[in-house]
Amino acid sequence: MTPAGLAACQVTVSYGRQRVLDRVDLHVAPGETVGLRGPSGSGKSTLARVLALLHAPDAGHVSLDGQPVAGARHRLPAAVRTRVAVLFQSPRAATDPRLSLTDIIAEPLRATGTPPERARDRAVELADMVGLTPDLLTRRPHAVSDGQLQRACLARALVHQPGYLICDEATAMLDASTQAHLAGVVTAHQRQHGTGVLVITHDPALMARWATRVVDLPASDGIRSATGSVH
Ligand SMILES: Nc1ncnc2c1ncn2[C@@H]1O[C@H](COP(=O)(O)OP(=O)(O)OP(=O)(O)O)[C@@H](O)[C@H]1O
Repeated sequence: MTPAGLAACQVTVSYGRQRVLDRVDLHVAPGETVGLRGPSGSGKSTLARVLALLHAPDAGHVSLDGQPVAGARHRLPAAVRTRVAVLFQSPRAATDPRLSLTDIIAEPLRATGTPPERARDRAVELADMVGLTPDLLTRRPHAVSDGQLQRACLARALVHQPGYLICDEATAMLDASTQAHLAGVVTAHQRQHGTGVLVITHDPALMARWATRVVDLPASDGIRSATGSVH
């Protein structure tokens, strides 16, 4: 039986002839913070995308709350896709430059049919929680700093109170105080909602502070077919 939590079960992913993940197992229990580390190119971001239901694996599957998930995000019911949120390294690549910060934060609510006024109110509430001042909320991405935009992306990631949050090098380009603040927001959310968190980082200090358990992803050497399970 698959345990509760978010799990990769024997996940295999190839890009063309390059096998990046080979029968990888990884489990994040509700409320725990798992660190994922490995050399550059070992497939951490690929595994993050698989667990975030953005990329369907070639073999194996993702299990969510004890149930296997079939298919990738856009084909899944909202109740399933909103259980897992992801925060990437580059907020600029992850946001629409035409939208205000309020609209960026409210985007997932609008996508699931929340009335605009309620979505806006909730966006303002979350903006406050991540430390964005009201004057920033009408600005578009070009008029805010990377740190401010990443705060908006974190607010957006938490908007549906996800059961699981994946942070893929999410604080890598931020200064130490912004990094600590965002980690604090995630930890508070986690305490309140029992969120399971997967942290991917090359920063050993951040890993030591944040993760309660660390999983190593072995180097992928392209077209090999060695066992890639991690425990
Ligand atoms: N969309 C794609 N198409 C083809 N190859 C890809 C794609 N995405 C990733 N790769 C390749 O897959 C391998 C693993 O990439 P991935 O980004 O998952 O590794 P990573 O461990 O997160 O690396 P890093 O620590 O440098 O961010 C790399 O060799 C990369 O070039």
